[in-house]
Amino acid sequence: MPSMATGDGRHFNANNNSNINHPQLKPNLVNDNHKSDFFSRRQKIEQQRRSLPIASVEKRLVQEVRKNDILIIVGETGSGKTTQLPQYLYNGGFCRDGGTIGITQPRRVAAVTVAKRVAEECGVELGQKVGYSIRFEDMTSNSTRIKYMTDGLLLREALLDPYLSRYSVIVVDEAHERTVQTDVLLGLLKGVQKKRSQSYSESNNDHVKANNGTLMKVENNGQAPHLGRRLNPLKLIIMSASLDARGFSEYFGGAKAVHVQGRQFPVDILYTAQPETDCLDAALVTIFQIHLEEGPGDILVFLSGQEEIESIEGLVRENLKKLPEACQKLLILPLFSSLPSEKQLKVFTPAPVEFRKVILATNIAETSVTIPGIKYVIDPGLVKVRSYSPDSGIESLIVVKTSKAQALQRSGRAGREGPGKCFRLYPESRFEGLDDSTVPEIKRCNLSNVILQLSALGVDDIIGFDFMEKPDRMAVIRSLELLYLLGALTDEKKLSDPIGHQMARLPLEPNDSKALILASQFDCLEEMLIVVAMLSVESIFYAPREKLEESRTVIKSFSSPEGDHLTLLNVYRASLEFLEKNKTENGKEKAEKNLRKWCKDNFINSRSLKHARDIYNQIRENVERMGLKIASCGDDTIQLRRCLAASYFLNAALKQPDGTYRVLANGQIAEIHPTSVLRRTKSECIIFYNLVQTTRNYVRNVTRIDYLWLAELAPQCYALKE
Ligand SMILES: Nc1ncnc2c1ncn2[C@@H]1O[C@H](COP(=O)(O)OP(=O)(O)OP(=O)(O)O)[C@@H](O)[C@H]1O
Repeated sequence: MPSMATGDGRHFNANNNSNINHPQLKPNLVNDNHKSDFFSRRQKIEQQRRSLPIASVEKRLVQEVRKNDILIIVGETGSGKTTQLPQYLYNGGFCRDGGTIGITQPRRVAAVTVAKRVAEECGVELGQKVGYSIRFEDMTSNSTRIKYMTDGLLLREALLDPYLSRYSVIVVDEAHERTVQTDVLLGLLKGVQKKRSQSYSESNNDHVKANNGTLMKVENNGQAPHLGRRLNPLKLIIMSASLDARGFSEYFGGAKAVHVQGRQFPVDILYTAQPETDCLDAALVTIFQIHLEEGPGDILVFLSGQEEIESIEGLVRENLKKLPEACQKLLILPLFSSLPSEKQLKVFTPAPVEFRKVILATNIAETSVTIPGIKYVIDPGLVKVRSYSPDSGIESLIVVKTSKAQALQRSGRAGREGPGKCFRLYPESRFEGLDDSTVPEIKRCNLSNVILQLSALGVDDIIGFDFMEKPDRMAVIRSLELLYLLGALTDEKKLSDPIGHQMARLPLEPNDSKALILASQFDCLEEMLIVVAMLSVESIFYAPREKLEESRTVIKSFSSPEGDHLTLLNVYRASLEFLEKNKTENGKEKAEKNLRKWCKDNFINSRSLKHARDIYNQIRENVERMGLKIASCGDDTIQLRRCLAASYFLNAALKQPDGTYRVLANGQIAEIHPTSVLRRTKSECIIFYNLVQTTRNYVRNVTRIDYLWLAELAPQCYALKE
């Protein structure tokens, strides 16, 4: 077996397909001249489409969809499922009666980029025949017939149109990911399909009667009320490269599964000879190893979160400076979910001539996406996932090993435009021991949001809902309890009016939704919108290792003695003040640029801050539409802290004699996270936003409260002892 030595002696062993001959890829040098050469680009795209493995089975796939109401399609990564199948179905007449083909994706970035690609392949403007719809962004029109969207968005559509009458076909793509949204969607679609088939056969009967001369039916049996046309049965397609086809087939009553054979380009898989103790360091070394020793082609590195990405970004930059100038042409681009969309999309544009792109991504780049230019994938084999303990009622983020399915998806991001290489930063023996597929999210998360959504869809019996895999009973009970305590559910487990309905309308976690609703009563909604927006993004502050002391002093200038929520509010307000003042003096564009500099000087992550501003605007629109009163409490911080206590009361903790905190709701012991402004002040009673488990339990985003408020504001949960 060939092995490849790195500068520091690291060895990668290639697996069996290592003897494939790799033609060297030219760097991706698409420049504006090429772009403007419309015809040659179209020709190239046509040629690419024809050479995809799925192209040879187009007719068969269309026939299978015609014959089967539910079809499971499994095909290698890059074989053309996501981009081609919807086009085949469109050409096969599945939109002829005005219906739309809807394709769901677990992630926003995939929905957007795939829709762009398919619009280009079809030679149409995005938003016309081909479009996408994601939370807060709708790029569709009445003429859209191929619509990419997130699974969460389709769930929200089902709230308004329980028949999903606009769709003739729904494709659930990347079903192997088994996100909570996908699992809820699968159960829901099963029901929708049944309702549509029933209503179709009833309306057929009515038509027969009418043809026989009996009375014509005038009710809208089988018709979409708003479309005024008869609904055909819904076609459902479940798709992935790494799917447990048997499990899905059983769930759908023995649905047919078809396998699309073949992949477009080979991907060479390389493993390390020994386990790595420091994954970040191993990734760093591998980036430079590829950059210095391998041929042209961009690099995609999978990391577990924003913090890891930012820390490795700094290290790459530092090390790059030590190289001869000719070797410094490396363009480093981060990609994570809380990055603003335009920044995310930057990774999809080609690097400047002679540069090599290094994309540092979380698992949002793991499925569906094609990032042009990627030839090398570095996979440390780790992923950050949600984990929920029904006993303690605490949800945390933990880093775990990926499954085989995820490793396969990651390597599949290379080999899409030419042969590729995937460097797995662990030995082959570890790969063999990985789980085949990821534990479905529904088995390991807090279910209160799912329950809220299902209740809004009229499903009150969550345990009885037709899930592919039932969630843990205890987790359901805990989540029901939480919703009940938040006042979202009635004693009969129905959505309460108005709180429950209002909470279901907000695209946020139940605690955050409740905080906004209560804030309108506490006359501090203006502030709470900012706080919720700031809490929705990762790491507002960043403290580079070499400037730790300086950054601490600067960050202190924003800190509030009351805690982190108010500190975040101070940062947001200070940045707005700076921006507004600058706008009047310098104009909008310059002001934004100056703000970035201001952020840098103040050790604030400008990306996160910008994202928080976007979220603020989006949720503000939501609460305005709901008619909530938006008032400001000004500097009356007590009002805001009382409102926080009234909303996050289950996250209240009391100081212990040893300086740790005991979470009142479950007795869990935790420490205040070192990044908190309350780390040293040690208040008697606090509320926190989240609890993270590393080597210890840490509470993050903490605010000081008066414990007497708990009994006053959350009497459903707390009472004062005599
Ligand atoms: N934005 C793009 N730019 C360039 N080529 C693209 C783009 N999107 C898709 N392609 C080409 O089309 C091929 C098929 O992509 P598609 O997403 O349809 O595959 P898939 O079978 O759905 O893969 P996966 O299971 O990984 O999602 C890619 O391998 C690539 O060659």
